[in-house]
Amino acid sequence: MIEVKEVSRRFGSQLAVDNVSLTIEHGTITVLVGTSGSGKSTLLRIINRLIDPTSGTVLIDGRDTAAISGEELRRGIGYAIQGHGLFPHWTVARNIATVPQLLGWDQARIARRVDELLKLFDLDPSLYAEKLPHQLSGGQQQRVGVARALAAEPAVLLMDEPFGALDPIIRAKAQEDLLALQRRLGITVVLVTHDMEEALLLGSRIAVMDGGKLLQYATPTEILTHPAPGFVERLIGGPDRSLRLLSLIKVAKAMQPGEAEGKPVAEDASLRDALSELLWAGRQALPVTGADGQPRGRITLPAILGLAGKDTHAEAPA
Ligand SMILES: Nc1ncnc2c1ncn2[C@@H]1O[C@H](COP(=O)(O)OP(=O)(O)OP(=O)(O)O)[C@@H](O)[C@H]1O
Repeated sequence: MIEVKEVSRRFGSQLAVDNVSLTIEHGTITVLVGTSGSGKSTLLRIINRLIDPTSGTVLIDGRDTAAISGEELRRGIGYAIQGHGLFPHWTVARNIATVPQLLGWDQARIARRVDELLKLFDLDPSLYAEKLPHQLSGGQQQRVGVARALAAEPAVLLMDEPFGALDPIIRAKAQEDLLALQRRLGITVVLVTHDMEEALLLGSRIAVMDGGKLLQYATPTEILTHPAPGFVERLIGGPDRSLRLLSLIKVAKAMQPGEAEGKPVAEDASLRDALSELLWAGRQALPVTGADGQPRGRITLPAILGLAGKDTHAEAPA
């Protein structure tokens, strides 16, 4: 658990982070979102003490980070940044091995870990381990950046606009991969983005910042259905609000017993995707199948519409 308590950071006369308190539960993805200059990156860097707070404290699993040397702290916390930050003249393998080398792991253990991470990120070690970063695509470099951040098996991974430099298709894949990776490893992720869509997709909880202040800290559903008045309301108040809400809810939640004609939708697809399929097919209902491809029930337009409004949605979606 990470506890940020009344943290402020001043740069000259400017208050970049203004009395922020929030608690980040273990094994969740917390997204810090806000416009440029809102203090997200500063707050993120205060967690691994790349920046010291002017006042306030950060506790990680009950330990005050001020009592730990910055270097020791950063060896235990993964950090991935936009544009990956790889060393250009080091091979992929050496880049990934950076922190384990610093920690003095023996060479055989490092080699095993590099191999394991390359495979985890879908990069065949025999093809990629000895390549230089510029010989990889942007998406591959980004994956190596995250692999490097995870090399020493940190319990916490900080990510600053990690997908900012990727084109939309690769970006969507990288976001999916992060969700799968986080579930698989059970790590705590804190991610900075200026993209509310990304925050809604990835966040277990979202911290909305503006002018250094934390305006709202809540689940994606709460942010969409009960935004804090003012900035947050304006940020998510576009015409696609109901579609964003539907994208957070799985088909399984609105499924009904029974059959329907047409191309099936998966029960773990979002209601937004199901709505799109229904509109495209010009139908009132479509069949739903499980991960095993077997029929589970059906999804209907009225059932989806019943969950698309702010007042029809009292509890957090599955
Ligand atoms: N080292 C520094 N020296 C002086 N001012 C700084 C420094 N770092 C950040 N700031 C200022 O603090 C404010 C918050 O910056 P920060 O980088 O945390 O914002 P951000 O929300 O991450 O923005 P962006 O999305 O543009 O990176 C900005 O106004 C910035 O100019």
